[in-house]
Amino acid sequence: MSASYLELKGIRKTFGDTTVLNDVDLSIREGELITLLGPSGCGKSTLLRCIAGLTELDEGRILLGHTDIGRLPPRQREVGMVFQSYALFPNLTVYENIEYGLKMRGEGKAARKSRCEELLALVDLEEKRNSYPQQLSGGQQQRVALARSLAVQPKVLLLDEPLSALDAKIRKSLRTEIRDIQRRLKMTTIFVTHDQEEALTVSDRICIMNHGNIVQDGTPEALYTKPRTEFVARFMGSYNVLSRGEALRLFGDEIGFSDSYALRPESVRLLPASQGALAEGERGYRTVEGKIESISVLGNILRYFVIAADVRLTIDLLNDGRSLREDGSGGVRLALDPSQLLVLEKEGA
Ligand SMILES: Nc1ncnc2c1ncn2[C@@H]1O[C@H](COP(=O)(O)OP(=O)(O)OP(=O)(O)O)[C@@H](O)[C@H]1O
Repeated sequence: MSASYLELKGIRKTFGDTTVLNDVDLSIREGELITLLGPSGCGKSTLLRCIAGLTELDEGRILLGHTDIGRLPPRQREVGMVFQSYALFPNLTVYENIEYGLKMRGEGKAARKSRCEELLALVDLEEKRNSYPQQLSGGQQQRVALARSLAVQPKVLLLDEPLSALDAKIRKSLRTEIRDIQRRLKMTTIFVTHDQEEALTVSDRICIMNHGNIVQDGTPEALYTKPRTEFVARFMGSYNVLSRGEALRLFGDEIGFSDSYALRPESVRLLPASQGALAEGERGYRTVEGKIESISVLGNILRYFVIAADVRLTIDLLNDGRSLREDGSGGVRLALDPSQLLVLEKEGA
């Protein structure tokens, strides 16, 4: 594993009386794509703006390679940024928008041309080179913004909710495209989003932020399977968060001593209410009677909302045509595997 390339140390920022970044530390390896994921107002954009030099730090250091860039003017930081609003120059063509930064830097015409051609090909917009931004779709405009920020060969790319203004279908294809480009260029990248599915799809590593702090970071797999706190479990999607009393009612008294537990929606099995003994290999499971309240079809997933032992649970099953359907009575049995019950720490512990 390579040493960290971009390192944030003790970053603090307050606006008036409000602490927006509270002692943030973060190390990013060269070529890594990390996402900052968190609710609105938790400080994601402010952190990016501090790295780009658009917002001044109160305290802390930002090391890029071995250089502290934390107090340099934005232009000298070698950091590229793409915003949610495409922020293109409306009176310049696609080509001229991409060329802009190179011109500012005083690059010669031939060098500008070859770099622009390379980038137009990279974002697949060669045929739109002479169009103006208002003649492009949102997705195309964001690809121009990406090419423009890459033109000057930044060492770090910062993407601030780059897909938020786009509709769902374009979002999905463009996030894959951005990830492919980032991998191809081995570009160290920080991607801000409040969409957990987006974060799970594009990241090498996800940092969950809350109230100006990174509360947990890890690979998408690790964060999804091992949320440390209730906040992270809730943020990672449809996790069931159980109080101690609820966990006791479902799993019995061998659950340890935490106040809070989590159960993944896909870790519960549903059986017909009439089914008697569990099959071989299912020993160790506990069964509890429940009632289906409703079912949502999420494409290849069936999401059941079930009440069992006075606990409301979300349960996901693969929609493979063999899943349990409602028989009219709503009665069902839940097979619960105690090894799937996760212990959560107290917030801030
Ligand atoms: N220039 C500013 N002056 C005063 N307060 C600000 C300024 N910029 C941000 N804030 C405040 O700092 C907090 C964090 O804002 P920030 O934009 O970093 O959050 P965010 O996590 O990116 O949220 P969102 O997902 O809504 O963009 C908010 O409470 C915001 O109102």
